[in-house]
Amino acid sequence: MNEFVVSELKNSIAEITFGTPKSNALPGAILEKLAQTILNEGSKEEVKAIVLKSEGEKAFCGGASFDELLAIEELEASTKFFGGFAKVLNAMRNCGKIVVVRVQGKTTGGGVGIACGADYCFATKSSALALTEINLGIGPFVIGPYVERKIGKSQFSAMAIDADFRSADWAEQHNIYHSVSESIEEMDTKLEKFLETLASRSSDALALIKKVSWEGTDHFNELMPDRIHMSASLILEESAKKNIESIKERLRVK
Ligand SMILES: CC(C)(COP(=O)([O-])OP(=O)(O)OC[C@H]1O[C@@H](n2cnc3c(N)ncnc32)[C@H](O)[C@@H]1OP(=O)(O)O)[C@@H](O)C(=O)NCCC(=O)NCCSC(=O)/C=C/C[N+](C)(C)C
Repeated sequence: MNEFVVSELKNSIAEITFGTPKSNALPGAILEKLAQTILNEGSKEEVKAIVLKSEGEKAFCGGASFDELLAIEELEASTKFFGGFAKVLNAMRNCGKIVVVRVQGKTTGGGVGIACGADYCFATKSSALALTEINLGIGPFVIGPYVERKIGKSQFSAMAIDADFRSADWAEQHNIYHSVSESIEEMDTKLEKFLETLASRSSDALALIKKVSWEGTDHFNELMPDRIHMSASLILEESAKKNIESIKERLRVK
């Protein structure tokens, strides 16, 4: 599978799908394209809502691409890369349309950020999630405000410190997921019905719901440069590269 972002308009809903061969982990080019596609679709009058999904039946998103992180050698490149996550979340927040996220499997790091950037999130029972950044020697700084908005500061810091997986049921109890299904088929049936209803709603009412839901988040813009710098500088440490190589090896032999 090549890396891709595609979008398709179905019954007034823009369906955006991204995919990469390694657990839908995200390289910089895909982050840029994803952010731009969300903004483009959000600006179209005929689009009532956006549904964001990833390819395949396994992981929803493995977060930042290890290969891209390993290739980064200087601050300018790492700042651009981590800034890509900020752009995607910012696009979800500011695109003017309700963003529904479909999580079919495990999600980590930046992928948790995408689930938390949703206005409404569908998931399956197998969609456990973890903030694994500390395993690499970085932290969930850029996605932090979005995760905190859903689960609160205490749960956010616990997830960031222990890097352990939480279950889909836990994520539902903590306001990240709004619907958890036993299987992908069941989730898709529920999602289809939900989108059909959404498409029949007033565009003006949906736009206002979006607006009030994100009230009080304007300061995220001011937080981002510092947050991006935290990860961007930590990833340049030699220990971060060693950590990534050992995680890759652990995943290869598991
Ligand atoms: C839970 C994961 C993602 C998926 O588990 P699985 O059981 O479905 O698949 P498996 O572990 O067998 O992995 C399949 C292959 O995918 C490769 N992989 C996984 N994640 C990545 C990645 N991030 N980059 C590149 N490749 C990845 C894995 O090595 C396997 O390849 P091979 O078949 O061995 O060749 C599970 O894979 C997992 O836990 N992965 C680690 C996830 C992780 O730690 N991600 C980085 C988080 S840091 C981050 O996202 C930072 C974001 C920046 N910011 C904070 C600014 C948002």
